[in-house]
Amino acid sequence: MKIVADDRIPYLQGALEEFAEVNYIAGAKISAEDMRDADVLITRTRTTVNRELLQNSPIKLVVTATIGHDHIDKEYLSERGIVWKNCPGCNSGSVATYLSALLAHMMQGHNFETKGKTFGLIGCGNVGKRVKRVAEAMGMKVLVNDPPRAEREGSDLFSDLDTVLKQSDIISIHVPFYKQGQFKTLDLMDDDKLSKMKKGSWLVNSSRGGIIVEKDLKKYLVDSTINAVLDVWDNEPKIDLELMKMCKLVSSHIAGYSVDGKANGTSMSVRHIAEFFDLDLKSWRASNLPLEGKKIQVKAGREALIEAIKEAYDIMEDDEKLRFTPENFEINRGQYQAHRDMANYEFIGDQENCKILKAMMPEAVIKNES
Ligand SMILES: NC(=O)c1ccc[n+]([C@@H]2O[C@H](COP(=O)([O-])OP(=O)(O)OC[C@H]3O[C@@H](n4cnc5c(N)ncnc54)[C@H](O)[C@@H]3O)[C@@H](O)[C@H]2O)c1
Ligand SMILES: O=C(O)[C@H](O)[C@H](O)COP(=O)(O)O
Repeated sequence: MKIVADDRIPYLQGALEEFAEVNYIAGAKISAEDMRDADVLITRTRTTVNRELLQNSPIKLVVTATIGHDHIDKEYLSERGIVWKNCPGCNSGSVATYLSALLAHMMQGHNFETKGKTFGLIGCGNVGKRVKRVAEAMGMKVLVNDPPRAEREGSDLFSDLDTVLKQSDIISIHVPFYKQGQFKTLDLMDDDKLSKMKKGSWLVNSSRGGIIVEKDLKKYLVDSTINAVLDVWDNEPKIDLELMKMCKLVSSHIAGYSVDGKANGTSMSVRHIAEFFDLDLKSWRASNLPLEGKKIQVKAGREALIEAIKEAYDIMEDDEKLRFTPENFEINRGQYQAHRDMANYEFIGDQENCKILKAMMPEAVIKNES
């Protein structure tokens, strides 16, 4: 069997070599020629998987070590009978950690008191569900907009988009990138939608560039009518630097890049291949992860809670990296020094703060000292 794999999928090397010849290539450089005799492609978001890439390939399976699959032309794959798999939930803990760190930063650096505020969630799937828990634990009321779920589950638990836009103090977007169809998200946040947001509210996008109309957003950032936090951008890696400077916090599409987020993506990818070809790797897990989840002491009070979250992951480090070297957007992603998910830390100390941390990340080990 021949496998072509993106060379920036961590922990993959050595996993499949017993069963296949694996050719590791930079994602943006994987070519039709590389795919000429490949049975499997293991990809990330950086390879456009379409007719042009695969038309002369005998490929049977495409696996993306990500949740997002907008880089894959599913219609073409279906025409050819090529199976594709993604890794739902692989990095949801990572994005929840990113949002926790963001809220801690907003509380400390921007005087944003979470208690009593309204958090608008647009898209409540694998990531959104965990972010909802974080926001609620921080004392916020959460309004959820998710029309596909509302259609399936009934509208009682969900809010329409206008209500979320008008009532929220902070809005976070966690939808897939759909270019068309009933639930299209391309250009979802345009001038009309942005104009409905509360004055001085925050807009966070860690889903995909293309969901916010960047030129429209800029008009609202000039006088901080809206405060923006962007992890994803149009035209990555050549992002709009003027927009970057207007945002309150920025990063280079790394919200899902915790050690755990990446390891889960790799593990699920290997297991997809094992299932498809009936290989003895069906419970394979990435091992020898580079960092242990550390113990974090938590004292009493709001400031101590913020410090504990920052110790798990300090979002400002990623902000500075992008601001100082935006030209290295993709290089920095390739060499990312990751943290563990907050869920993998052990928090010890003040009872009240430990209760909040437990509500944010029920999987974390929490030890009260009192
Ligand atoms: N920045 C990063 O590193 C990073 C990491 C993980 C995920 N992501 C992106 O975040 C997004 C969410 O990821 P996920 O794992 O939760 O995906 P998911 O598929 O589990 O959940 C998406 C949710 O959005 C809902 N949805 C679909 N269309 C909608 C619409 N028009 N309006 C409102 N809701 C809608 C779906 O019903 C679903 O509940 C994806 O775009 C993914 O690619 C980015
Ligand atoms: O879709 C996803 O899972 C995330 O956006 C993920 O962070 C993408 O990572 P990449 O494939 O670009 O390394």
